[in-house]
Amino acid sequence: MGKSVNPDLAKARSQATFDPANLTNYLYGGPEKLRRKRYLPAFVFKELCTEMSLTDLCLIFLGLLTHVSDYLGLTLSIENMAAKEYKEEGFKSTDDMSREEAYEESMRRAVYTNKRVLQLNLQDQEEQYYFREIFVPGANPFALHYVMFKDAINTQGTEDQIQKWLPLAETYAVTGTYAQTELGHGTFLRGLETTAEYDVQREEFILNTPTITSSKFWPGALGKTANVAILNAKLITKGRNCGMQSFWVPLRHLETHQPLPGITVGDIGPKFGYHTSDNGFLQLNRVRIPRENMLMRYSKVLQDGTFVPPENDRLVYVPMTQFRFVVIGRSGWTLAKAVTVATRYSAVRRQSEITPGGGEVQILDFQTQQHKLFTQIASAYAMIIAAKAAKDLYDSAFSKMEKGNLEDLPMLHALTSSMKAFNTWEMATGVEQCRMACGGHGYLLASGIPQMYTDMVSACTYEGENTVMCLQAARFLNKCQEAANKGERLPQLTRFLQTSRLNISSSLDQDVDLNDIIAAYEFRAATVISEANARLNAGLAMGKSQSEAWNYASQLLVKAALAFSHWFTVRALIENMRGAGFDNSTETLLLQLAKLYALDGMLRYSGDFRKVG
Ligand SMILES: CC/C=C\C/C=C\C/C=C\C/C=C\C/C=C\CCCC(=O)SCCNC(=O)CCNC(=O)[C@H](O)C(C)(C)COP(=O)(O)OP(=O)(O)OC[C@H]1O[C@@H](n2cnc3c(N)ncnc32)[C@H](O)[C@@H]1OP(=O)(O)O
Ligand SMILES: Cc1cc2nc3c(=O)[nH]c(=O)nc-3n(C[C@H](O)[C@H](O)[C@H](O)COP(=O)(O)OP(=O)(O)OC[C@H]3O[C@@H](n4cnc5c(N)ncnc54)[C@H](O)[C@@H]3O)c2cc1C
Repeated sequence: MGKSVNPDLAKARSQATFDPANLTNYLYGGPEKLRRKRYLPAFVFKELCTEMSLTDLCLIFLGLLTHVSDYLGLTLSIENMAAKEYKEEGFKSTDDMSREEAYEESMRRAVYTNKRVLQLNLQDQEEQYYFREIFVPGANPFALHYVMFKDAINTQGTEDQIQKWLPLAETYAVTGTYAQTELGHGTFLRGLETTAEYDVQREEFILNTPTITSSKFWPGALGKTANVAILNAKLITKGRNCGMQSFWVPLRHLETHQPLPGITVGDIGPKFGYHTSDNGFLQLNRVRIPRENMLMRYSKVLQDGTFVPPENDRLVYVPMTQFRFVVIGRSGWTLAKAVTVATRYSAVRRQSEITPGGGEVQILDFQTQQHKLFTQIASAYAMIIAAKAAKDLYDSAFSKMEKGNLEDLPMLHALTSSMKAFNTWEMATGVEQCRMACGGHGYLLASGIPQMYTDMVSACTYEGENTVMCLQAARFLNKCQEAANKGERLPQLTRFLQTSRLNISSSLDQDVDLNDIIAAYEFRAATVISEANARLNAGLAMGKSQSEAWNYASQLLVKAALAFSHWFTVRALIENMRGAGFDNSTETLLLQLAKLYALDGMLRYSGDFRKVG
């Protein structure tokens, strides 16, 4: 292969004041996890690339070991290599394909990786993700199967149901989706119209989409791929509406893949991105399923039709919370990829002169280009590290929930809702900035950045539209503010509402103190949350109802949720960089990156920070 590294790139790398391996190990969870992450693609490409020489493979392996930042670039070149040598018809870029062809190519690759994951017995979720991501870089037709379909079985199913259904999912005996959203409702779940009426004579549920607006609309894999759905519908038993429940609903014949009786399914058509995901529609015309097909971990329907409610009716929402957490983590990595491509490009692209007659410079030498990219490098690190910090809270809340202790559920819902909105909005803005930083070549699909944007920006909408998610978090924050106003004890995560003071010691002519940065973000969040609460109370004082006052204050409530997430991110970044045990040169650099991230945020939200002094 003998791929020589561009001299400008080599020069830029040689100027590093730290050893990238330290960072790479930290980001991927240590040397062993990193080794595994790098080994998997190289292993499979060797297998795929019939004529790739052992030397080529070693170079790939060494290349992967040298620079994680180069990882993506090398991967793309490996994929091209695999494209040439791929055993069957060969990898083809989907950029020039029709939507149908692109779906089929992605499906071919996804089926290949599904088989290999089973044959290699890859149990680790992260390793499975790495493996798939290389071969199906865009939207994977099995995405819902891998994540929400299996998560819903695991979190909403009884032990018996898990024993029965999960092996079918793990071995791809069935291919699933998560069908909740309808043509008429995506956000307002209490407005869902699909019904599941219990027939006590036959101990069956009759599923029905009675109106056009009740048609399930958007679920991934519904268009062609899935033959089973975890479907959310309004349970009606003994004439009573018992709210949204989840059901295992066969959609297509397991042999012929034809829709089953009473089922009408199809693809919803072209989208802004996610072209290789077959988002679809589903209509149910009085389709019968056995009583045992209702996921009954938390709520039940007895044989005589008696509804046994869950201890907490929000538990049915858990699969969404789980996937929001996945989105929080993936947002940082998506931005990391885009800024890796843009930074490497900026090292090799020479354009214009800084000194007249001095010759064209690497565009990375322009201060404006550095500002565009370094702030996004900092943002990617911040989001990845904040997601790691949120995981500790997430894991402890879930382990308590599994023992029946739901006290942390409101905090978890607020954290995952606000961070999902904050991270995906920051990711969307950042990826677009990276694209534009590459000039015309950033607008080429071959750069990889446009698809990252058009695919991933959908994360601002799915799994809870971002504004709605901020308002959900604001419910929790406002309750905490009301408790703080009464001097009551607050959850650990929001105690700063009672303690935050602005006693900044830094002066403008000295290097800013990191503790002051955390204090400034904490005080800004406390101030914005308090202002939102005051606006809500002002609305009530004007005689508005609670819901009207909520709407009246909603713009500030959204800001409160974002300020809270920004504080959580800055605090996590600084505290984890200080405590990660890096050598001095790496820690110095990372703390510089943390300051850049925090100070750039203060400039972008300077109104908030100036207002709080
Ligand atoms: C950047 C890229 C990232 C990721 C992709 C890359 C890699 C991942 C790999 C593969 C996957 C890839 C692709 C998959 C693609 C797409 C999948 C998308 C799937 C979906 O979109 S599924 C459908 C999602 N839909 C929603 O999220 C609906 C949002 N709406 C709601 O949740 C609710 O309607 C509501 C919360 C907005 C309103 O609820 P409500 O009507 O009951 O009313 P209230 O607001 O009064 O709430 C009542 C009460 O309940 C509490 N509550 C609400 N939700 C929860 C929850 N989830 N957990 C806990 N508690 C909850 C709420 O706080 C209220 O309580 P309170 O005490 O009164 O405040
Ligand atoms: C790529 C993609 C994949 C998807 N995959 C799936 C899937 O696999 N399964 C599935 O079930 N669904 C899926 N969805 C659907 C997705 O979950 C919904 O689109 C999402 O929940 C938003 O709901 P909506 O589309 O009805 O938007 P709406 O809620 O109608 O939003 C429209 C506007 O109304 C505003 N709004 C709505 N409610 C409020 C409120 N209470 N307060 C203030 N403003 C409000 C929103 O902020 C937004 O600006 C997918 C969507 C996309 C784009």
